Amino acid sequence: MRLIDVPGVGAKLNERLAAHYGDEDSALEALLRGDVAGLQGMRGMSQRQAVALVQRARGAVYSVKPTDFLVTEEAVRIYDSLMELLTSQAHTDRAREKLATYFPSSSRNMVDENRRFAESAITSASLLAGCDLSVHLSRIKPLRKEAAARVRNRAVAVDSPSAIRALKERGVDRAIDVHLVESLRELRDLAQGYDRVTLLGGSIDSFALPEIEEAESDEDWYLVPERVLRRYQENGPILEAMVEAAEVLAESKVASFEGLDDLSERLARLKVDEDPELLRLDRIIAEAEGRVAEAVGWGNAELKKRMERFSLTLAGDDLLSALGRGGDLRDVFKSRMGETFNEVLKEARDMASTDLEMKGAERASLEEIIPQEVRYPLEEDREALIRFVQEVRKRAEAKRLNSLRDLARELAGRWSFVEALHEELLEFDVGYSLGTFALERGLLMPTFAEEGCVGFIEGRNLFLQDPEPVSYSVGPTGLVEAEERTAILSGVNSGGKTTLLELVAQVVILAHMGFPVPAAACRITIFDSLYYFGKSRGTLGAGAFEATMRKFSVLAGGGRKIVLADELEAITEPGASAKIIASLLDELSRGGSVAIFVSHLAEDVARFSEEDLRIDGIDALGLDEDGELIVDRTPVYYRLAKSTPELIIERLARTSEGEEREFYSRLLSKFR
Ligand SMILES: Nc1ncnc2c1ncn2[C@@H]1O[C@H](COP(=O)(O)OP(=O)(O)OP(=O)(O)O)[C@@H](O)[C@H]1O
Repeated sequence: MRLIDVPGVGAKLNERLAAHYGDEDSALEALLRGDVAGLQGMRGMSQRQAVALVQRARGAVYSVKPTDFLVTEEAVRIYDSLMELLTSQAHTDRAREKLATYFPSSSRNMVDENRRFAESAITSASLLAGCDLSVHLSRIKPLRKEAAARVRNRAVAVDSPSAIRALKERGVDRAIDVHLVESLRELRDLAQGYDRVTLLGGSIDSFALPEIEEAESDEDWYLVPERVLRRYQENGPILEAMVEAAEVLAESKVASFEGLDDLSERLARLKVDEDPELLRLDRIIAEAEGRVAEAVGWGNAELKKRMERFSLTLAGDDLLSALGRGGDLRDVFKSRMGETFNEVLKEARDMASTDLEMKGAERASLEEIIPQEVRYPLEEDREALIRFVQEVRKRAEAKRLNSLRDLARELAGRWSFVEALHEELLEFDVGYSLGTFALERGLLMPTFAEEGCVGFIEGRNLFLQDPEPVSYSVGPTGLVEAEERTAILSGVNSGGKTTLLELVAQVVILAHMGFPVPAAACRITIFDSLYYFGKSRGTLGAGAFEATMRKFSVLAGGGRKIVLADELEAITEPGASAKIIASLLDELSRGGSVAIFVSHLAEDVARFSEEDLRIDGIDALGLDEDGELIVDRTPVYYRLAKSTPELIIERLARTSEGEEREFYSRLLSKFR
């Protein structure tokens, strides 16, 4: 098959698709793989169009059209509602988009292929039952592309135009300033504008410039490690969810991922700010000024306290040397109080350094910041403090850059693994979402029969919250003895006839998609098409009647059909309706199709019918204590069930009083 063979792909779309995917073969492969997300990347391609295109391509492989099987609008409506239900429970956009590309068909091969997918999905989901995989998968969003943020305090200098071109081609200049420098002077000028400049190329000797570092590598992880890491940081929550999901899969032995441990360990290290040494340096930078001021304040208070208790006895010698030429009484005081100052200064420095967890050389710097002088009040040396903080900041930055580079070097080559893992997990969720849906709703794979039939035990209408299970069968399913292929379903009002008919449609549609059905057991034939005719409201005028009859004419064609019709009698007056229904059923029966018609005219229809027609009924068993109908929603075979208006009248009689009650009672006696 070629791309152009996909129905709806004309020369123009063929060309656009080939351009989008590189060539025609890749485009066709993408369609068959169900790449709805990729298709939406094309201008003017909506999700709906993308899904339809994928469906047409898939169908073409099996020579079916996606619109072939569901003939009537109401059949399509039931399919749409089923898909909404299924996709609303998918964990990821990928699963939502891809599940939407499945459609019912009459192709046994297509059904079988889908069944293999669904069966393995259910197996995986049951192996994973009880894990919180769904929570992790729900957090896996599309990976975000590199953000625009750039590094501003560093720059890269290169010594040749060709090197700068190469860096620009790689997009390095989008993440950091890149400059061309041709002399030591230019390099020195450049260094003034940045905290650090990395020099690439060996033609300039930067030895004399401490702010310049010669590049050890020209790769991104070295020049701008932030660029490598940002991808990981930006996608942090997604990557975490991916690792957690992959770990659950690996633990349950559903899948294994080589290199996963490595990735998760490195992702943990992405939080570089949690490096204790860096945290310590950052705290010194942020708090040094305050802590030093506190220590000095404490020192002054302490000195004051001690001085108040201090008394000084001067010896005659001291007095003589103070009063002598060049003598100074302050020196005498200094020497006598030196020890007290020493003690207080030491304690003040210890206080600051302990608070800030300072080490070796940092402690030594405090001697400059809180100088060893006998002077009151004590004062810190502001310049020394600023120098110290700058020096610590430089150290912190160098350390941060080194650890960024270490990590970036390790992660640089891992992005393709991340992308592959992301893709694998999203693809896994397509089946997993289907599998969990099937398990949660107790769905089961139907078995296939050759002769036209559909039947199930304990079927549950998926559109109801808490449905009562219902069993029903038409045709030779082997589930019950009644094997007629056409049946009229009669029964009490609100007995559940429409709900059952809709359930049959759900079973037929899901089975023809190769998906499991809501029943405890199910046997069905592969039909060519499904017709669903909903209940029409009120008697139709001549024009509308004509249009409706035209709709039924589609039933005349060949092929094995399954036809579900709800109270067709409303289309015209009862006598004529019964004749029309009878002949439609006869027509279908002769053509080997299967039909279930809900009707209150069962007796008349049977009278006009020439074929083997069965009448089944949903019976009302009476009224409960609250006057509500008690109904057995599973039809009884070969039973004409009346609509039992007498039960409604009985309820009215029970719930009314006085004259009204007497009126209902008189009416009721006519039925007894
Ligand atoms: N199997 C079921 N489990 C739970 N509720 C059901 C079931 N079948 C029908 N019901 C509920 O009973 C009500 C009547 O159902 P439904 O419309 O299918 O009856 P009906 O026989 O088609 O009625 P009518 O003859 O008036 O058209 C609905 O509210 C429906 O949700």
